[in-house]
Amino acid sequence: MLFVTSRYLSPQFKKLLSPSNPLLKFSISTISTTTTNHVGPPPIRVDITESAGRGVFATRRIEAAELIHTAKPVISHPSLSKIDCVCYLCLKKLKFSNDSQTRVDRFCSEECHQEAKAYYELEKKADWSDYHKYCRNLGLKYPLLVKRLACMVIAGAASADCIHILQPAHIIPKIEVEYSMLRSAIEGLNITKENLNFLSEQWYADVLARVRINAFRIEMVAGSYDDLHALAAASVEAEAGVGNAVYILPSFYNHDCDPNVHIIWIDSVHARLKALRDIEEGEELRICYIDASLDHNARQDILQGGFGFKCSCPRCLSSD
Ligand SMILES: C[S@@+](CC[C@H](N)C(=O)[O-])C[C@H]1O[C@@H](n2cnc3c(N)ncnc32)[C@H](O)[C@@H]1O
Repeated sequence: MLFVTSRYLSPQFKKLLSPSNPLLKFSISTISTTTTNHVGPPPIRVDITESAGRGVFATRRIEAAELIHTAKPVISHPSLSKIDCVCYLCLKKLKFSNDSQTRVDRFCSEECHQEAKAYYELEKKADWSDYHKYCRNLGLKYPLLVKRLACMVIAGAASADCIHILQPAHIIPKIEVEYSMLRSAIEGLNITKENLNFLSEQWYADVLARVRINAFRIEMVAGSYDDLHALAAASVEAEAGVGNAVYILPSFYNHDCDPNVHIIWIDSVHARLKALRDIEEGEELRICYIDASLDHNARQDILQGGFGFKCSCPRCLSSD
């Protein structure tokens, strides 16, 4: 397993993405990479683009179907409808059998259990019924990720500012009601005042603003997909979303309606970023945030309404 280090980044990002940067203390260690037929660091750097803020660029030629890197999320949470059937941490489908060796409570494995134990125990003790009901009634998924991060911070498993490096949404909806529900659920746990200092309404708004722009809806595909045809078929057959997750490095990929990179989840929340075609050294790597089969106006509406930007990719500029 290899790690992204400041060696592969442009000077302005060396400091920002340095492992010594407290913002990345938790998350940088969760970014790993493995490549097919290539040994070495991930062939990418984060740099400034001409019109879309930061972006990810190829540091060498990348071949079609190459696994560029993998990534572990900073935060993950199952959909409320899947909460009892997928792993609390990695969102893998739980096997309901008598085999207690592989399923520890709401985990798929002892490994996931150990990794999330501290904040799982804390989250389990609180009464989330009002908060979940509120999210369910309004169809909200992002507050669940904020709730999970709050529990991680209290349990010492993440720093309160661990996703502050990500771009925030400009507009966020009213949060007073959900914030006060979260606070009262957590206050029922008898946490010391000192440990709750971070949990202000401003913190809630700041985290939610980043989650809104950067969370991925996790759709699993089963099996192993090594070629492009199988990959495309896998995407079409993907099960409905099992949850949502926030990553650091994948969040620096900009959108393109004709992308050169694809993000997939085979059987867990661990993401794989694969090249959809040959990519030249220096070329920007882009993924598609939406359904690329929509027409020009529908794509623009969704990107403007959901992500707050007017897409400037070559396909949109040619009005396709
Ligand atoms: C997930 S972030 C991608 C990384 C971001 N550029 C940054 O600096 O952190 C999504 C944001 O990037 C910008 N962006 C992504 N794709 C774009 C595109 N095709 N055209 C214009 N802006 C884009 C928008 O501001 C969007 O809200």
